[in-house]
Amino acid sequence: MEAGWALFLDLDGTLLDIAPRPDAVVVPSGLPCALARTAVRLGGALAVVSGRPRATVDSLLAPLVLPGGFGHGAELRDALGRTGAPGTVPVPPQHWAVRLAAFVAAHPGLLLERKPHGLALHYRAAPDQARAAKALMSAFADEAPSDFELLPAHMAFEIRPRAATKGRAVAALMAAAPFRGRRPVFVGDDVTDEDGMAEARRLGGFGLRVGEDFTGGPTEVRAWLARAADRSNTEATLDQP
Ligand SMILES: O=P(O)(O)OC[C@H]1O[C@H](O[C@H]2O[C@H](CO)[C@@H](O)[C@H](O)[C@H]2O)[C@H](O)[C@@H](O)[C@@H]1O
Repeated sequence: MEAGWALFLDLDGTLLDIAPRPDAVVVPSGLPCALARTAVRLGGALAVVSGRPRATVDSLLAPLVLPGGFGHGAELRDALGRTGAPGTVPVPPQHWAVRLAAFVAAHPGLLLERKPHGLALHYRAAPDQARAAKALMSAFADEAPSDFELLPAHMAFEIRPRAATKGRAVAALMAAAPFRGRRPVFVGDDVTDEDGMAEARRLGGFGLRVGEDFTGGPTEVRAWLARAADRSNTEATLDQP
């Protein structure tokens, strides 16, 4: 990691190990501190870019409050703590959540996650329901194809506003200090992270993939961050992953 980088970090599957349920993730005790110290090394140019809502990310990383893109980029927060959105971001119709709640009630093991701008239907505990879950979620997305799209995720299907992508979050953050002028590096593991990596490349940076560049998974990403955090601020460069 070089001192002139701007670092964009995915959360689930990158900083955090995958857990059986969204509310069962474990945040290692040293992680917020390592993120904070690395952010200082990078002059504040470190952001979290997650599919999770902003409030959930803040609660997981407390007391740390980082700039970032949340809800796959539907919610933004800059380095001054100002929150906003990438233009007008639609909210899923209420009747989708009602019908999904009924579907989940009838199919034990499925889990519905409601977010400010999206819905996630998790089938990790009921993998035999994957096909039915996909059919229902894609039917909803097809009701409003110009506003929403279906997103395959880790043992889940999500409905995401088309206006929200991790690439747009990277672009918005890179337009202002302390990110502007730096080389963006996006670290992620999932299909949604590809937008963020593509934008990083477009802006002269690159992407790093968990599973390829970090074969040891989130444990290796955290170790890499911890090494970055521990380096003296006078050192010009840090380890490559
Ligand atoms: O963009 P990310 O930070 O990687 O978030 C992607 C989604 O992560 C969460 O779901 C995934 O992680 C859960 C906890 O490990 C796991 O139980 C689930 O099966 C995964 O799909 C989160 O719940 C979603 O809202 C995020 O969009």
